[in-house]
Amino acid sequence: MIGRLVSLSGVAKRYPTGTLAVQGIDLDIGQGDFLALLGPSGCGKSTLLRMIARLAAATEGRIDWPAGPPRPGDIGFVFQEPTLMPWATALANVALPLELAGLPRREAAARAAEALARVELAGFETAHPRALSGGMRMRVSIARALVTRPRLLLLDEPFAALDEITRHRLNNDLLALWEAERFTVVFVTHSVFESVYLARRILVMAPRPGRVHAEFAVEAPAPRGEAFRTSAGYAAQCREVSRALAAAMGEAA
Ligand SMILES: Nc1ncnc2c1ncn2[C@@H]1O[C@H](COP(=O)(O)OP(=O)(O)OP(=O)(O)O)[C@@H](O)[C@H]1O
Repeated sequence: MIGRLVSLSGVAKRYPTGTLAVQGIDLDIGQGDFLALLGPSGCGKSTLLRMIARLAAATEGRIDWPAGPPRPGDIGFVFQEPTLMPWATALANVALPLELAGLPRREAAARAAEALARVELAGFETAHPRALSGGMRMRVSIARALVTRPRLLLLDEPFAALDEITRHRLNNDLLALWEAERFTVVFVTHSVFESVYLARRILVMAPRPGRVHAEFAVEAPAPRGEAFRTSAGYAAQCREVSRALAAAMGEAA
């Protein structure tokens, strides 16, 4: 592995309700890695992501940043809902993290316009969220997460609510961005197909308490595209990961 960006050791999270959401998580996330967290509902994927994002604290264990602690703007987060301000333009939505960080308005606007261009939304700067499709709103949300040039991009089932064609398109665009810029990605999904298509590493999680059940490396030539999605190798890796997921859920494979 290249240098480690984030390192988790013995991480557990128990909520005040008594629920043990995850337990015994040991995980090194390499710089420039693309990691998928795959698992059934309730296995602690979001909890783990929120702890990595420092939005929630672990109740046991440690989460370290061996290459240096995150600075403001070093962690980008994309939620399942785009969570945009409905009254503000696409540009203003994307500029918000920079303005909150104290950047002058004009510079924030210029960098927001550049971020919108990176997600293929040049020309939509003055559009309001209601005038955009679901896929475009998600692109705005990704631009907002990337505008601070984070070292780590965390995505929590970002495309689950989108139709399949839009989802495939956004998968390809995310891969192209990652291949060009090599930030580190942790991507939460329920979809075996999506995890194998996108990730270099897949962690299959099991529930009650949430834990890592199996890990896979996905070997595929870059750049990935439709040829990979329709290849025998892709189908074989999906089958293998599906079996592990079924086992993690306590079902016969
Ligand atoms: N704020 C909270 N307070 C109490 N329990 C919680 C809280 N958030 C999550 N949990 C519980 O912790 C466990 C793990 O939840 P989490 O949302 O991390 O799982 P998940 O794998 O992301 O699920 P999903 O795929 O449905 O989003 C579940 O049993 C859930 O009910």
